Amino acid sequence: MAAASARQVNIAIIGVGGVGKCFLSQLEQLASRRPDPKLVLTYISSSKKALYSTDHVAIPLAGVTSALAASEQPPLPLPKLVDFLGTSGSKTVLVDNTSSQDVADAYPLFLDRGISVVTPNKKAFSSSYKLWQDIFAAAARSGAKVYHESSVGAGLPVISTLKDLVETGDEVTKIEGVFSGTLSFLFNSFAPVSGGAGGNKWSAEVRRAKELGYTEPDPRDDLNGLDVARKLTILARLAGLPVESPTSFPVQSLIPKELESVGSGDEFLDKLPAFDGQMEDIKAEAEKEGKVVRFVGSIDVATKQVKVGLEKFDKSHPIAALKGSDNIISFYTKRYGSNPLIVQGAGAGGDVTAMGVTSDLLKVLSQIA
Ligand SMILES: NC(=O)C1=CN([C@@H]2O[C@H](COP(=O)(O)OP(=O)(O)OC[C@H]3O[C@@H](n4cnc5c(N)ncnc54)[C@H](OP(=O)(O)O)[C@@H]3O)[C@@H](O)[C@H]2O)C=CC1
Ligand SMILES: N[C@@H](CC=O)C(=O)O
Ligand code: NA
Repeated sequence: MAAASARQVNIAIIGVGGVGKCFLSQLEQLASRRPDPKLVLTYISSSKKALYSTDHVAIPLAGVTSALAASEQPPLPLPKLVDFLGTSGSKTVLVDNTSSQDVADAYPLFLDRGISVVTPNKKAFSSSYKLWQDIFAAAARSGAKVYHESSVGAGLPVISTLKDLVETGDEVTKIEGVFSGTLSFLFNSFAPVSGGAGGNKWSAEVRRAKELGYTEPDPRDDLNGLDVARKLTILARLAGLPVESPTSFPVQSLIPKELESVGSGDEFLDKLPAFDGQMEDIKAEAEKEGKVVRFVGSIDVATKQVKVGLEKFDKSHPIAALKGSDNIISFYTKRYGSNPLIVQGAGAGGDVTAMGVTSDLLKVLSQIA
């Protein structure tokens, strides 16, 4: 008897950086572990190169990054990519592993064509409220799915937890914590609870955070608080607050005034050591009170207040005691009362972020295949 042929789902990937490479390796394992549905890579691109064929022939996952690096095909313009993926005849999932606003702005086009989207990119869900509405309206129209767990807390179950709380009828009153893997790592190593002598230079730690793959492509997007503001915008919207944008509430920036107009991220990193004294002063002021300083955010749902910035903590506080790139996110709700539901763990890094993307892909597959 002939074996039943496996169902097929096409996968298109944009972005093959730190997260993208880890995702590719998880996808390769997934495809070999689970033959049904058959996962077929039909398009992959970085910002300058792409691999695809007009007849949607499968691109082998083994060695795909080298093949992409050697390719002479430029990426398809986004509206053409929508047409290319929309005419394959198979269900398709777009995996956006970039931090591109242009790609994010095109999600409604992909979703309207029935192409599902999974992504760690925060831009689509934290830019204008209109884009947020357009994305979910397009998904509702076509039945395509959209998942973005890694846009907050990397692979930690932050978005799924919040959705579960809301969808089961709990009332979320407050969300607070440490939402940046980069800033957690920076403060945990620059201002450890063990005291000033153990701390390293701020600018050197910023470089290390970039090398470890924790920062945004441009680390200024972490230091200016915008990355955390984007995450809070996403969570506030999911909790029912129609926050207009990540710049519509107070956000404290750690970029020295003198470096605000520096041209590139690299030039910024080169000039940052001259301003280490500013961060030393902030650390010393907290130490005088026997405290440590940490970068936190909060959403007060009742008063509709969202804020992002530095706060001082007693050394015994759970936020002061975080390690590495850990995030800690506390959900205060009617059901949980005064003891919040807490999610804690690594909040940045290629593998843990890709895990959130891969698990989102599995959720989509379970619904479309
Ligand atoms: N790193 C982390 O710990 C976490 C990251 N994220 C999010 O994951 C995403 C990826 O982060 P990360 O991998 O660290 O970033 P990288 O800078 O390492 O990689 C980004 C990739 O996107 C590509 N790219 C950028 N713009 C475009 C475009 N317009 N079209 C096609 N490709 C493009 C880049 O191409 P090229 O190589 O040609 O420049 C690169 O391959 C970001 O949205 C980030 O916010 C979320 C949670 C944690
Ligand atoms: N740059 C971000 C990456 C994850 O969202 C961070 O440091 O948290
Ligand atoms: Na997450």
